[in-house]
Amino acid sequence: MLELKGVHTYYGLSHILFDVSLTVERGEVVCLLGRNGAGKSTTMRSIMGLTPPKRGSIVFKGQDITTMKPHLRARQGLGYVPDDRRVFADLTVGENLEIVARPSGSSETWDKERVYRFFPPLAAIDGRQAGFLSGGEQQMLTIGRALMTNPDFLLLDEPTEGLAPLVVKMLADQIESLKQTGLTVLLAEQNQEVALGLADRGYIIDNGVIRYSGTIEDLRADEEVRKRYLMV
Ligand SMILES: Nc1ncnc2c1ncn2[C@@H]1O[C@H](COP(=O)(O)OP(=O)(O)OP(=O)(O)O)[C@@H](O)[C@H]1O
Repeated sequence: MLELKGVHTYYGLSHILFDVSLTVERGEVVCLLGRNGAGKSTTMRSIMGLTPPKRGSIVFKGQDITTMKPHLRARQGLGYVPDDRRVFADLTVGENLEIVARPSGSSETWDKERVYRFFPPLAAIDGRQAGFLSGGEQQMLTIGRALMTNPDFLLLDEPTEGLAPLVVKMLADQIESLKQTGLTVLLAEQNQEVALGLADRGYIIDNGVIRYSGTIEDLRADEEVRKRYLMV
């Protein structure tokens, strides 16, 4: 469903991603693991077109999207949850969701009510200004907002970072149930437990280079690799 081939990405003159290649099949949850600053967010931004690659190609559902504008990628079905959890602080929770709503006739589509059924804590704070939410509430809201665009592929950038263990568990359960609905997910994580618990396959990125690719079982068994690239 998604294929990156030989992607090189820069911030100005800084060369950040080196020859990154990865694939995600339809229906899979694939995790991208790596330490702080390894290049996870830059990979996500490259896929979404916010920091497009200088070299290499990105193909999504058979279409070359390497140079496509971000909003057009969203229209193709790519949903993006950035790691900064930026919500519209002056708008209410409900308004944050409504502002991205796209009309659609199907009962399968995400609307505000479905997001509230999916994340019940949000329903209780529909009228609250989003600038006053806890970290966990903000994360639910940013995921809910991405779902409102009815993606078939979700880029999730470190959704559990800095959240309390109970909230992390709840989010992991909800990501698992998104997988059950058939959504394909690329999950960037530093939290190995969460990523290994959810994903079918994984990649490890280090200093902008993909160092490892394999099944979750292989990754769990390979303590040497995890020590070398993931432990701080
Ligand atoms: N806007 C920017 N301009 C210049 N360099 C940047 C910029 N954003 C990130 N970098 C650098 O790019 C490298 C990769 O950062 P990136 O955010 O992709 O890592 P990450 O794996 O997502 O880590 P984190 O968990 O910290 O988000 C780092 O060395 C970082 O300092």
